[in-house]
Amino acid sequence: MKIGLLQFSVCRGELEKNETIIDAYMKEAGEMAPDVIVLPEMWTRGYDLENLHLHKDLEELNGERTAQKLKKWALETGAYIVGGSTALRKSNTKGFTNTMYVVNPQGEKILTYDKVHLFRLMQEDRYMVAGQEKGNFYIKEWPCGAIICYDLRFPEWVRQTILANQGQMLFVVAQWPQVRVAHWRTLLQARAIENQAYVIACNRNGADDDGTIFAGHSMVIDPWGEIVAQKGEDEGWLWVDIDPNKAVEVRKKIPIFADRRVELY
Ligand SMILES: O=C(O)CCC(=O)C(=O)O
Repeated sequence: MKIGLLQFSVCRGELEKNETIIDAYMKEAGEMAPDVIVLPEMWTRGYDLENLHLHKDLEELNGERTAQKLKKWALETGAYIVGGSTALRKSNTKGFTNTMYVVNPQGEKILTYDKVHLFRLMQEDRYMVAGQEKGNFYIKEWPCGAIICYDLRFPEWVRQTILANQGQMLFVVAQWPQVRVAHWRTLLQARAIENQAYVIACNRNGADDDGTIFAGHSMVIDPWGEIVAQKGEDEGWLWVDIDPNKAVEVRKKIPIFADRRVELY
């Protein structure tokens, strides 16, 4: 399975500029015949949270514009798109959610996942409401899970996500800062080892208007915990070819799911 992770410097508040950047990268991606493409967290307007309420464009607010863009990119590339995330307001929620859509190669939405753990350090809890549901879906016949950035620090949540469909791939989309890049790498490897799943993690790079530098270092880790591909701090694609069945092999070798003592915890 060929996977492309797009690492780029999201421009705060500049939806059209971010869409144009991705449009250009998608043209390159089409030539790679990808199976899956992954975008970073909040790629639409970055962490422009204090201005969310100013946007009057209903299409954008209810996520329709993002869904249409993802559909266009899916049709152009023939790939599943794990669509990073965007801030949106659904008619049945009180405030904005940090929401990931996954679309299939036909551009149909196969997952809507709202970030469950809001990151206080960036005041997400002040501007957004938290999700309640796990992020499970399938890519072809392979079971997958998805989480967003800070969710990575909650192993209980990731375990529940993996248990829900015996997920063999966990997608993580993020805006993870450079100052905690060691946590990023360590937590990603830990989640891969303890869940015996591929971890496919796409982070943004570059600096935000408030001076925060983001880590980049998008990476793919196999179910044994080995980093099989890793980007540095530069912008662009990270391409990797994986066999999701490796998760099944590792689970046979050390059967942690069969050996869990659920009666004790
Ligand atoms: O947990 C962290 O260190 C970073 C989390 C974060 O930046 C986020 O959830 O947006």
